[in-house]
Amino acid sequence: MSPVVTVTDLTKRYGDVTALDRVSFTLAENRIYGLLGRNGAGKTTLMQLLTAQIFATSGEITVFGEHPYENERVLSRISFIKESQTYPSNLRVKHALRAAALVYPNWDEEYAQQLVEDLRLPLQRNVRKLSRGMLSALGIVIGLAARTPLTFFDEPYLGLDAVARQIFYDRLLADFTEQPRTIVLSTHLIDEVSDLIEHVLLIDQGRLLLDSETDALRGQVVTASGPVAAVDEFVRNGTELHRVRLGGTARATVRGDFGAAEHERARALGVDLVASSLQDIVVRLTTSSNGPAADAGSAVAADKEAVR
Ligand SMILES: Nc1ncnc2c1ncn2[C@@H]1O[C@H](COP(=O)(O)OP(=O)(O)OP(=O)(O)O)[C@@H](O)[C@H]1O
Repeated sequence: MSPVVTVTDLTKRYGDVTALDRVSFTLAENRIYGLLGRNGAGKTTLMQLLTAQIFATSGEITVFGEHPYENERVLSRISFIKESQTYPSNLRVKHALRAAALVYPNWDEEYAQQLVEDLRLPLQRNVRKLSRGMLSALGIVIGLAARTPLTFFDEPYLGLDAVARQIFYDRLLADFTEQPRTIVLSTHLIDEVSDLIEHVLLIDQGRLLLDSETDALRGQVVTASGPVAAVDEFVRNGTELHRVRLGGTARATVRGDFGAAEHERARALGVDLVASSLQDIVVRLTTSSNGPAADAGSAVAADKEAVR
């Protein structure tokens, strides 16, 4: 099946800032992607490029097999829900929803009304008078009910309370199961979405550090704890990303291929192994001197290898 998005050697510079640096990847049909990375990593820039809102400095983008720029066929199949969305003044919530219904061919009005109720959005209220969380809720209603084949959510829940965020995750997953499509979710709340995202794209300083199935990634990074000498011996077969020492014991975060044999080796050495959470993996890879963008090419290649 041909990819929904193909990005090849994509670079975006703003003056002397390289926001994206020769990024290449594909997005498959009907999957949920997590676009992760620290502040300023290049996530929003990437989504703006894919939705044809800005121009690339160099590189190629195809979306649904075509260039997205000024291409109505492509753009009508994309929605981009961003944290900084602005609306015209004097627009009420119901008007914003009516406008969305006109723009998106697959708009589901009944579903939108259900979401409005779940998220307690006041239909009559002027959008400018919504609280920060309510504004995010409006974006979420539009992003879900639009049912576009390709949907970008760029940190869609600024100000949303924990209950509303859970409603978003639950509805997203339930709706995705019934009406599969490609969803790209950019977020800093990694632990909250780790069960939702099937594939991780991790960007750091404009470079793609990881392009991996979430499940494959989980087995690749572990925390190894035990006597210092035993941990030293264990980490030889991997790449150490981080270490904490407490007297004679050490706790190391290690990246490698941790199959049954490595677990057996750890047991024999007296080392405890715990799979790292997705959030830990992202934190370690984007702060470690062994997991920086300098090694991005080989990291991505290794991850692709791991999921085959
Ligand atoms: N219009 C612009 N002009 C100049 N620099 C820009 C512009 N837009 C983005 N940048 C820079 O490009 C880099 C990437 O920014 P981007 O907004 O894509 O990051 P991000 O990963 O979305 O960050 P965050 O998680 O904080 O939203 C940053 O260094 C940012 O300052």
